[in-house]
Amino acid sequence: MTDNKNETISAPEAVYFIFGATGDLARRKLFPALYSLYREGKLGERFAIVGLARRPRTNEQFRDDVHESIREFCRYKPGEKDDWNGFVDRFTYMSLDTGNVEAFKQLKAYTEQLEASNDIPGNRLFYLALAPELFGSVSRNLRDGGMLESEGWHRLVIEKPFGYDYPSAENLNEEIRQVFKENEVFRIDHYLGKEMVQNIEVIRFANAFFEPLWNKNHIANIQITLAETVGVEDRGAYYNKSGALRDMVQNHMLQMLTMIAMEPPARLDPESIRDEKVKVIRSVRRYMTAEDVRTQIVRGQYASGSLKGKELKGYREEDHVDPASVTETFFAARLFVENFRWAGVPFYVRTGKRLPVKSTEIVVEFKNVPNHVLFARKQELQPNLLVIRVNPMEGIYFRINAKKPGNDMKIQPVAMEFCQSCQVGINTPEAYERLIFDAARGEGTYFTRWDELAAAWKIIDPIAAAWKEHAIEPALYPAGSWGPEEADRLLEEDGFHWWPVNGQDEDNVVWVSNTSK
Ligand SMILES: NC(=O)C1=CN([C@@H]2O[C@H](COP(=O)(O)OP(=O)(O)OC[C@H]3O[C@@H](n4cnc5c(N)ncnc54)[C@H](OP(=O)(O)O)[C@@H]3O)[C@@H](O)[C@H]2O)C=CC1
Ligand SMILES: O=C1O[C@H](COP(=O)(O)O)[C@@H](O)[C@H](O)[C@H]1O
Repeated sequence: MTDNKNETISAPEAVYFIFGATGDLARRKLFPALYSLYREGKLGERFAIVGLARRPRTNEQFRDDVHESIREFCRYKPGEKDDWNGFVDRFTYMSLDTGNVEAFKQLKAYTEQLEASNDIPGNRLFYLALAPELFGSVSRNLRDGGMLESEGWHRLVIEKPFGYDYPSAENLNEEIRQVFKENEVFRIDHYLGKEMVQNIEVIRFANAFFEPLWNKNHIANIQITLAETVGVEDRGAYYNKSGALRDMVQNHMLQMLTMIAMEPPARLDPESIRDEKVKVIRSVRRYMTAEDVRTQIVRGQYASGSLKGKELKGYREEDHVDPASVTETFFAARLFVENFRWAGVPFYVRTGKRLPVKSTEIVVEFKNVPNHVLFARKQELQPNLLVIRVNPMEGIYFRINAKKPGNDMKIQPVAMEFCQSCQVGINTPEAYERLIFDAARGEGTYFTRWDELAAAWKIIDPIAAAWKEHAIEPALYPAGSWGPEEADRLLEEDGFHWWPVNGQDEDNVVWVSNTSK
């Protein structure tokens, strides 16, 4: 690793252990991320990757799987440069059942040999792409099998979901913490690895014209939309237990909210940033009564419908889903961050599957100029907006009011855009690349600390309990629509509306962009 400005910073020499190496996450995200890091020189000269799962695989078969995954899902393609073998030869596979401590002892012997022959100094990163029920036993067996006895660091990267509710998350955390220290645990929320989510700090704290306005005096409301066109695909069995509340709100939505709402940290180090984030999550108003949950939250589930001319089934007809399921595939809420900065400012959040577009956007709607005294009699003024486009298009735009050229004092909204995707390509680099690289460097800023997670569950649990106890069932919405009408009413009650996402407002706005539109 070097921090010389002109050279690529690479991760320290290490062995990466991918538990769940035959699974979907490894195939779609982890192998491609490792290859991109390799292509950019970020894995350094000396590293090895060990794939682990129960099913038998030879090294050759495993390398073929890795090749296939990278060919299909990676932004770099194998063979574009003559470095493929230099990468794939680092991969080996060992069949291992996570419940079998003897297998971990064999893994230890194998690892020591691997480290000696590759001159790797005992740094070990364990990535658990496994069902969460296995996290505790893997941690114990890593310790009991001697895998933590090497010189060098040991880091555990774990996937979501981290628990099903606060008590189960706490149990899981206890199990892990019997083996690993908090600063050795890297809990993934892949939204924190997204370029534009990380950019929120810069937009907020490096711009003189936002910092003074970023509060209740100038901001009317904030809207966070995470819309997906996909349904539950082949994940019905998992999703039916989880629903949008646990799958998306407990983690990605609340994490984006904290990045928008947090106070400036004293320093840009992981603990200072996460200290500020946890204060925000603890300040989010908790909805404890059925009345609160009915009036502030919308629960929806997609029924059959159509999108771009394609007929789509309803959620209850999907594979592995109970035909009488009341699991929500859509969630919208009016949230409040109860502190001095944000008192009274609604944060509207919505997420759903089978919505009309794939788009994650954060809209900051500013308060209007006083009473529109100069212009209001003649025409309606539109509020100023700052829009942060997170996914799949990345960028920022402002909507401001400007004079329409001509003799009349006509006003038109103008969108001034920085389209990052247009410059560097869509979603580049992938969230998993950043996160694996950060974990390997021991950089924990964009991972969730236990106290953040605990506080998030304390927001989620009362909502789930109220739904269950008071039989609050999801409102059905046609697949391909924007969710139940109640989600629009949440904003209308306050005199607002959802701003169109994904550039769907283009016809009403004059665009000034860094690309030709
Ligand atoms: N897929 C995705 O896009 C996302 C996944 N996640 C999370 O990542 C984790 C993995 O998900 P995903 O890859 O989809 O799951 P899969 O079911 O596709 O893969 C599970 C993996 O675990 C292995 N495995 C299961 N039991 C054992 C065991 N006892 N010992 C050793 N290996 C075992 C399986 O291999 P084998 O059967 O050969 O043992 C397989 O490689 C989950 O926590 C999930 O919630 C999070 C976000 C997105
Ligand atoms: O964690 C998850 O995220 C994806 C959406 O992620 P994105 O980066 O494609 O926006 C979601 O589809 C999935 O249900 C959830 O588990």
